[in-house]
Amino acid sequence: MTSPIHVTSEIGKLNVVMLKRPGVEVENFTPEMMPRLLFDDIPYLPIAQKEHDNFADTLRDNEVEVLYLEKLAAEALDAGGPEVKATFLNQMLTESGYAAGVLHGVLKDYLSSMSTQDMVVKIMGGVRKNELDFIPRDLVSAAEEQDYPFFMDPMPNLYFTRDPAASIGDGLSINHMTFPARQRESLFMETIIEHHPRFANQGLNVWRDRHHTTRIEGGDELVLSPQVLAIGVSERTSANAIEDIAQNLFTKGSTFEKVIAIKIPHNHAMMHLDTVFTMINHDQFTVHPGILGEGGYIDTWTITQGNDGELHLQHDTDLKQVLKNALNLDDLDLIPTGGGDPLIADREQWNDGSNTLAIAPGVVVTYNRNYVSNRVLREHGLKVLEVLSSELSRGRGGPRCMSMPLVREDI
Ligand SMILES: NC(=O)NCCC[C@H](N)C(=O)O
Repeated sequence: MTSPIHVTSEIGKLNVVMLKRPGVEVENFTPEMMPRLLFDDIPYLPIAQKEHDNFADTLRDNEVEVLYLEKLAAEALDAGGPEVKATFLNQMLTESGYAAGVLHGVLKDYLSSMSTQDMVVKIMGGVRKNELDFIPRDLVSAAEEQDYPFFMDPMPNLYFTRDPAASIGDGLSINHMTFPARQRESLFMETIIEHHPRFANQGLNVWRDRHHTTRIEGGDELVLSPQVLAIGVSERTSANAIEDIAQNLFTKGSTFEKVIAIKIPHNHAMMHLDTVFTMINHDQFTVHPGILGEGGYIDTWTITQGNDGELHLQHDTDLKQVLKNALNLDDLDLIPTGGGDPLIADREQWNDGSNTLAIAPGVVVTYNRNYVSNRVLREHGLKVLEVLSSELSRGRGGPRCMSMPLVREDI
């Protein structure tokens, strides 16, 4: 039987993927909360859902099995039984700021009274104060949070299933994410891996779990080949987390021998490596020109296992050469977002013009709004499947961000 997670490249034919259909969480907040929740606007939910269904249909039309996070999470909790559900709820409440106390009990009673699926959807969507017939009398609630509408914040970024966990070989990393707005998300993935019948007890390797203080997110983790990973040193992924996962991959029986750490600007528009760089064919990549300095300069460190058990680092500044060496290629095609025009590149990168999802070598799913980048991809011989993007793009992520590949064919 094939492993329920098997990803040895960014481009092998995609067989199984996990998505999250946007739900009430993407509109259940105020403009004031947007920066903290990592959104630039509030999507119009019915259209966002239509667009997401269009994305899922495009994948299904190309023989991809689509699984949904919200469904897997509920199935995992039901399969685990009442104790697992209670432990999950305690952990979720603890991570939402209610480790103990009256509100812990009130919220636990409220959420436990629902069916498992409704409970999962409610936790994802957020719990507003006016839903409960309860007025907290503690000082924090009275003096500091009186006007705040939520007991539990919504998790609007869940439709970016790429980030809380990342499939790597026959295993995954379950990530400790950078900002509080996203940190609870990976608890769903941990629960699925531990208790869902499709994933539990299948010998999956958790190369790095979520119980860390150093930060890593799936948008920075790219599987270039069965031996080579690229990981962004970014706003969201720290160098020490990269060293940690590299050490685990090298010593715990993975096929990976090289991790290329690529340093990208630390800002909101380019929060992950996959917002500026993706692999789309054996020898083709998208790259946002904004990450390259004069003469194409960019800092990379190729990490390997040294003889002394320490990690060995090779510093370079020529991305093309580094990739050619690591992937044993004579040449490769770095395709600039927006065709390289600085204004168009910045505009289309902002709406995830570099964030392509390869579903087979040379076949990519992209947002339709990035029409210049899409035309350039076609000019370079790619097959481009465009999906609707007006509302989904308001969350600052594209097709790669919105998908967690679980199984790809080897290439
Ligand atoms: N892999 C990705 O680049 N994901 C996009 C995440 C966007 C989300 N609003 C965030 O800031 O985390």
